[in-house]
Amino acid sequence: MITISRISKQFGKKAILQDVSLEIKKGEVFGLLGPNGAGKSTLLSILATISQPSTGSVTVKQLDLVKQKKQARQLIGYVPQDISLWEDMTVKENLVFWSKFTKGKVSNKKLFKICQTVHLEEKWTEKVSKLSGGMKRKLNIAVALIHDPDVLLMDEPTVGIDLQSKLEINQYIKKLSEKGKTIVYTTHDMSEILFLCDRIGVLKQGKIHFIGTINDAKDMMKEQTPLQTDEQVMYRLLNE
Ligand SMILES: Nc1ncnc2c1ncn2[C@@H]1O[C@H](COP(=O)(O)OP(=O)(O)OP(=O)(O)O)[C@@H](O)[C@H]1O
Repeated sequence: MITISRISKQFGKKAILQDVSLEIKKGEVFGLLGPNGAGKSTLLSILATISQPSTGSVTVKQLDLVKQKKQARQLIGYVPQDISLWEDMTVKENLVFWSKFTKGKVSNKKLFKICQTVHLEEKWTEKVSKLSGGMKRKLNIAVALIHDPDVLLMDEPTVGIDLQSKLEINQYIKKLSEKGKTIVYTTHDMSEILFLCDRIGVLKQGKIHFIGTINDAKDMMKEQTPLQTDEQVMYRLLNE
């Protein structure tokens, strides 16, 4: 579904991503992990066509994200790390506003349905400024779903929200992947990684250090330390 081929990204003289290659399959939740500043958001912004790689290429369903950006954008939904909503507008007005950027008209009925999927229907006519942090996060996700994208890029979508909202969002993301959506997810939350991710990629200083399942990582480490918990394996992957 997503093929990242030997991309690098420079900001001035600084190399942020170096020779990153990755295949992400249809319907999987792929966890993009790594310490602060590793380059996760930079990679997601390239996948979201907001920024371009300095070298290398990325395709989504064989569409090149630079040369066929317009078509590719129809396939991609992006949940940015920072909430991008209009505080003075209601939930409905925000959804209507963002729906104007999609191809074709989206009916209010469909927008209300999207609102229901993230359990915000009771807030339909409420101003965003009156919503809690978790509700804003949910609406941020709903905006990315308006055009029913095949690929969902989520940059720490549950950061700073209460446990119940986090669990709800996690369950919802699982459902989306079961329906065949491909999800690239960044988080620093261990429980989310273990619950959600089919495979993970660990980025460190712009380079890929590991790609695989937790069990792959366990197998890799078992010579040195057998019988490790998933948490111990994750800890070692991220810290060594
Ligand atoms: N527009 C920019 N100009 C210059 N440097 C940038 C720019 N955007 C990001 N960087 C740098 O790129 C590096 C990677 O940043 P990025 O936000 O991709 O990391 P991250 O892995 O998402 O971190 P976090 O976990 O903190 O969100 C950082 O050193 C950051 O300062």
